[in-house]
Amino acid sequence: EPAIDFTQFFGYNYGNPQLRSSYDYIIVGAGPAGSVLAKRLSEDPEVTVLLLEAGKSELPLITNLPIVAVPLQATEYNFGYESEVQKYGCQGLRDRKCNWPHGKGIGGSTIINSMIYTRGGRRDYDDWARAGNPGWSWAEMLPYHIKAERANLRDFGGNGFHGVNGSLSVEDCLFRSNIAPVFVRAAQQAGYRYLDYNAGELIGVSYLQSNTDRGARVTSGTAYLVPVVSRKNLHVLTKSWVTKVLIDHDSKQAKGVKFTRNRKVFSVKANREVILSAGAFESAKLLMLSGVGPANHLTSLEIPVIMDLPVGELLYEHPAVFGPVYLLRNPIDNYVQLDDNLNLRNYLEYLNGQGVFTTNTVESLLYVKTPVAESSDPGVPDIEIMQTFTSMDYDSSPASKLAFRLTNETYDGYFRPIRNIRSFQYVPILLKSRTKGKLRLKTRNPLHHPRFEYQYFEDDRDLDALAYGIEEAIRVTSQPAFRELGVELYSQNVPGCEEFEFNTHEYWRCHVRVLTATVHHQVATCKMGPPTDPEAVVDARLRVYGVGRLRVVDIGIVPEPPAAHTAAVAYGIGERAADMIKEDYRTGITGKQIDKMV
Ligand SMILES: Cc1cc2nc3c(=O)[nH]c(=O)nc-3n(C[C@H](O)[C@H](O)[C@H](O)COP(=O)(O)OP(=O)(O)OC[C@H]3O[C@@H](n4cnc5c(N)ncnc54)[C@H](O)[C@@H]3O)c2cc1C
Repeated sequence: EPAIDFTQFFGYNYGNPQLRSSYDYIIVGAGPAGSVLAKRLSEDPEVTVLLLEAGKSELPLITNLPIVAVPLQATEYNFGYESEVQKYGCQGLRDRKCNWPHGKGIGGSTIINSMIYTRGGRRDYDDWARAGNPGWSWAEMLPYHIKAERANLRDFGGNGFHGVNGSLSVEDCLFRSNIAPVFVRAAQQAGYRYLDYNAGELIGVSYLQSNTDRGARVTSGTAYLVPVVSRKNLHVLTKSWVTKVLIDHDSKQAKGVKFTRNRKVFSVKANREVILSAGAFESAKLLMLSGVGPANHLTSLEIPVIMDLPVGELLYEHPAVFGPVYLLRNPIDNYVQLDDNLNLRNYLEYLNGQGVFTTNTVESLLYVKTPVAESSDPGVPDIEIMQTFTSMDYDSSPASKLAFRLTNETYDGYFRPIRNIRSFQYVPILLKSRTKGKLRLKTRNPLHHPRFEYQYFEDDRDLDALAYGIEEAIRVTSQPAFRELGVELYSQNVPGCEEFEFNTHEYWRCHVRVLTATVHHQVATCKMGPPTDPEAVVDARLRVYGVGRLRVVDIGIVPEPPAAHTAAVAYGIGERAADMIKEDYRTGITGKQIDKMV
């Protein structure tokens, strides 16, 4: 803990309420899903809501600046998780591990994320519904995405798929280098449609839609909580770490939670429900610490079992790769070195909602389908190619190196030689990873990190898919549009892949293993599914099976990897769940226990 808490002076003020002994709803975690719930459930002034958040509030002077997204990972706004030692991926990274950052503070991961706004395709949601989760189809979820949104989009704002009255600002990223329009044109020359990837169909290309407001980062706190802090029936408590859900052993009903704040322990009762919105890792961890999880695992840690459920038995991630990298020998702008761009002029531009400080470096997205895609549906992409306006050599400070765990050997051998050359890179992301992992408790101490049993590329087809993604990025960049700009594929072998001939499929497979990137979209640790699904932890109304008055409402309920960056999905889940929770109370089924049939 730093000696001075700057958020006391410069942070958003969410109030300092006097804790009551009970509230109607207790929500754990102020990420996107939890923030939406807090706002929606407290709309009725008769209903009392407590939102408990382990981290601090945002520091707008810093956290609002999109360009510092990566350095923010080095702050206490990040839980700082890391993967286990990897056998197949992350080979050019420190200790052969990938970092798994996760936001801690009001806003959850939206304090430190890249602000990319993608909802996923219609088929993602239709698959959830088809798997036995009524209420989650695209047609049923679209109104909630629209409800959440306050969009300001030049080309797509009026297409019927965007909202203008919601809390969450969505806008065209205000910064575009000269590379972005060329990439979008080249992708069209390569056969892709220019489309709105937030309108159901994905295969195609488009510019970045981002959760910024006139160029400043929007967190779930600034979007959803700041406007309602004066509500008397909503108490928001920061620096409050929930250590256990209190569940009555006999009735199997959640009664409240225990949490620590300023080194004191508190218990607070929930009159109606406890809702876990602590994210894909921490909700699963809290359930297990409270006796809800795989019986043999809990027993091995001497945690009394209240309900045997497959919590943490499933964990998906979206693996990615840094590269290919392109060089621009002719000057097109002055974005060669970040150091040269850190100046007052750019800051003043940012205050005006313009310029390089308003970007997280991603400019456009292309959704493609590779030959190894699992789905036979031509509308389901398995790769998203992010086009960024720089490559990793842009930032010569330690920030990017640390955030991505690049070893000196990797950085010096691959990125350092092009430090003074204008370059840009692609980051292909595998959307439909076949590799599955697990999340376990390391110990019974609630403050300890969980253990991740996840090996990138355990399923070899995941490597192939990313190599195809790279090859598709190269095909797009060889189109006439790029020729006008004069770009050149950076043809240095990454250290560790010297034995392969550059630009062959085998070389790119090796490149993926060495320069593995990861985009922090972990899902399915508290999988949603019907009572007959052996992997399900919550039902389609997000009630924890076998335990009354307890729900999980966050990204961890998503049953399979979505074709989306996951923040928009989490906001949508929050909006959908808020209506379900209100409905269940109206119809008198709150607290009803749902049993599994397997
Ligand atoms: C570095 C990074 C970049 C990303 N980039 C993007 C992007 O560009 N676009 C995108 O769509 N998605 C992105 N994501 C993913 C996206 O931000 C998350 O999927 C999303 O925030 C998940 O929302 P959530 O509601 O599940 O909860 P989270 O955002 O995980 O928030 C959970 C909250 O609960 C709190 N909490 C946890 N445990 C406890 C406890 N025991 N007691 C009290 N509070 C607790 C945490 O402090 C946190 O504030 C990124 C994520 C990261 C980490």
